[in-house]
Amino acid sequence: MITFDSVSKQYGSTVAVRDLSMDVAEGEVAVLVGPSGCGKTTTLRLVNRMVEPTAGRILIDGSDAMSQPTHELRRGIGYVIQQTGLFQHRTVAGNIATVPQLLGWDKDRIAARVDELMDLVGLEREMAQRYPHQLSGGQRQRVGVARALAADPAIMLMDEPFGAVDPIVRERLQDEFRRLQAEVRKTIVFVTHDIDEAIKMGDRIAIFNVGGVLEQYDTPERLLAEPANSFVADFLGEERGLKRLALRTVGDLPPEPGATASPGTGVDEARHVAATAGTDWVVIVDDERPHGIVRLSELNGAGTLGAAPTGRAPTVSAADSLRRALETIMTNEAGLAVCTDGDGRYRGVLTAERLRRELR
Ligand SMILES: Nc1ncnc2c1ncn2[C@@H]1O[C@H](COP(=O)(O)OP(=O)(O)OP(=O)(O)O)[C@@H](O)[C@H]1O
Repeated sequence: MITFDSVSKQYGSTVAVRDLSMDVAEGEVAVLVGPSGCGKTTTLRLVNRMVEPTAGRILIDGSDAMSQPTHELRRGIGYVIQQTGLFQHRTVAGNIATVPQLLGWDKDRIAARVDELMDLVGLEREMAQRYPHQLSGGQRQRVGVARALAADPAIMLMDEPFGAVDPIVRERLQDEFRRLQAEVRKTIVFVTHDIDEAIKMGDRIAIFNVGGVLEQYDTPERLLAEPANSFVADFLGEERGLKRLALRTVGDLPPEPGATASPGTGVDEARHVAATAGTDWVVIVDDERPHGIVRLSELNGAGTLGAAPTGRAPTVSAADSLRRALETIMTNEAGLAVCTDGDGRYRGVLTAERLRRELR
């Protein structure tokens, strides 16, 4: 969809982008990340020709961006910057309607589109007549995204779009953006200097170094598993293993069967089941759902499991991250996480050893 073909940009003796070749696939989010001055914003602006290359070509859907008139090119490209980008003298509705008005849409079509977009980005309709200064930082950011989406461009360029809001609002906007992107599937180039944001938002991440050098362009999973060099490894920061676990869900990993028994099972029989599975812990499963967990060596005498004092099963469900599973494993006595599917049915157990094998 977007191809950088040996692109360089020089300002006098400063090389902002150095011989860059990379592809951004249709419907994917490519995040550009790296230290200050490494050429992220310049790279982004090369796409809509706010900056023109010194050498090389940028192809959009196979055709050279330089061969199109800029106004035509930009019609197909939404652009979102930090909240300062809104027109202060225009209402929320007016801001969102900017591009449709330029394109000469009729009033009804514009009004319908504004309503649709406000719903899409999670803005109350009653905010339509407010001005930017009457909104919170997070709300302003949503208006910026809605404005960029207004004419349904195939490409979105986002330059630190969540940079100016506090960490809690930022996290919410990131979550909303992911939900939105799953729906609209735009081809997005996204600039940030925050590696955690990059890992969370990107289908692919381009890590740049000063001097406009692209060090590695890969999926978050592969970057974390196989950083190309020490610069990339340092930039990814501590706890690469934990970050990898955060990217994957419990549902991605087939659990081990674990030792299970029903509440009516006798303690002796449960001991046998546990011994066969090489554990001292049995998950009590009733009607396919985990009801508790019990340590057999602590049970005196016979009887059934249903009559024994049991603890709550340390459960994680399919949508939880593997990092959450690890947290669960590390903070309960049994040293395991009981996995359920989306409907709460028992699927098996995960252990620290299983996660360790997975990371290797
Ligand atoms: N218009 C310009 N004229 C001269 N030099 C420029 C211009 N724009 C950018 N540069 C230089 O090009 C380099 C890359 O700048 P760019 O803004 O792309 O970096 P960045 O990675 O986005 O930085 P930051 O994270 O600080 O925003 C920097 O050294 C910058 O000073």
